[in-house]
Amino acid sequence: MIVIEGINKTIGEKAILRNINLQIKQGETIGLIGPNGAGKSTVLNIISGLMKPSSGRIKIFGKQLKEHPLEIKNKIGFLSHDSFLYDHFSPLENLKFFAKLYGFEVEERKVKGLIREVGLAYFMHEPVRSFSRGMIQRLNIARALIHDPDILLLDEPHTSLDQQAIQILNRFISKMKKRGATIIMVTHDLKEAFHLCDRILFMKDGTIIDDFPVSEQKVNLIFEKYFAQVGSDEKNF
Ligand SMILES: Nc1ncnc2c1ncn2[C@@H]1O[C@H](COP(=O)(O)OP(=O)(O)OP(=O)(O)O)[C@@H](O)[C@H]1O
Repeated sequence: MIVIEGINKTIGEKAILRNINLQIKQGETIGLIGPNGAGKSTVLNIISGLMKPSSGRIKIFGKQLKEHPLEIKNKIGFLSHDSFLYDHFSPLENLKFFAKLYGFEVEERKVKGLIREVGLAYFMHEPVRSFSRGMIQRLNIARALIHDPDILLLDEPHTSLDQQAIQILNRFISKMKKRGATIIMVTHDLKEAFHLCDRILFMKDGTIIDDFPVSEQKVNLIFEKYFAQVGSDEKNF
């Protein structure tokens, strides 16, 4: 249900993505791994519609992203490095605002429930500008999920989250998997990738160089491949 055909991305003289072809089925959880600068975040940015490819086509739910950008964007939740939150708004106001932006009227009860689930109940009405980084990350998780997206894009979601926030995030990911959402997660954390994903895509130099299902038997092989390509200085355990 996500079909990527011949995507290239060039910025200036630099080829960032080269001929990416990919089919992702509904309900799959994909781990996108590879060394720094491989083009992983760029793939997510392009699927989310935040960045346009230089050439190639993306079809989501049978529709061309280029022709139906808003309709498709409303089905996607994106947890990226950028927060997008409004400093002077409280969590409640931020989430209501984003729900509206996606074209949804969300019941206040549901918004409050989500704020509680990410552990920010006591700060429901406090402006976000007074929040710590960890609190902002928790609210960002809620922001990405407020419209019950069918597709969840996660860019290094476990990086710099505290243990409790990692548990909250993993709980949401499991819930979304159960209800058949499609998840694509960029990560350097192979343990989390094996734990959460059912398929791994390995990127290097703007191309997908490997694509395989996750299975117990293959874990060691994947570790070996990863360190052969990435080197030992980038491991994240
Ligand atoms: N807006 C931009 N302008 C110029 N170069 C860019 C831009 N965005 C990305 N790049 C370059 O494209 C390449 C791929 O970047 P990308 O962030 O997609 O890699 P990545 O695999 O996610 O890396 P990391 O693991 O370090 O986050 C990098 O060399 C990066 O410097």
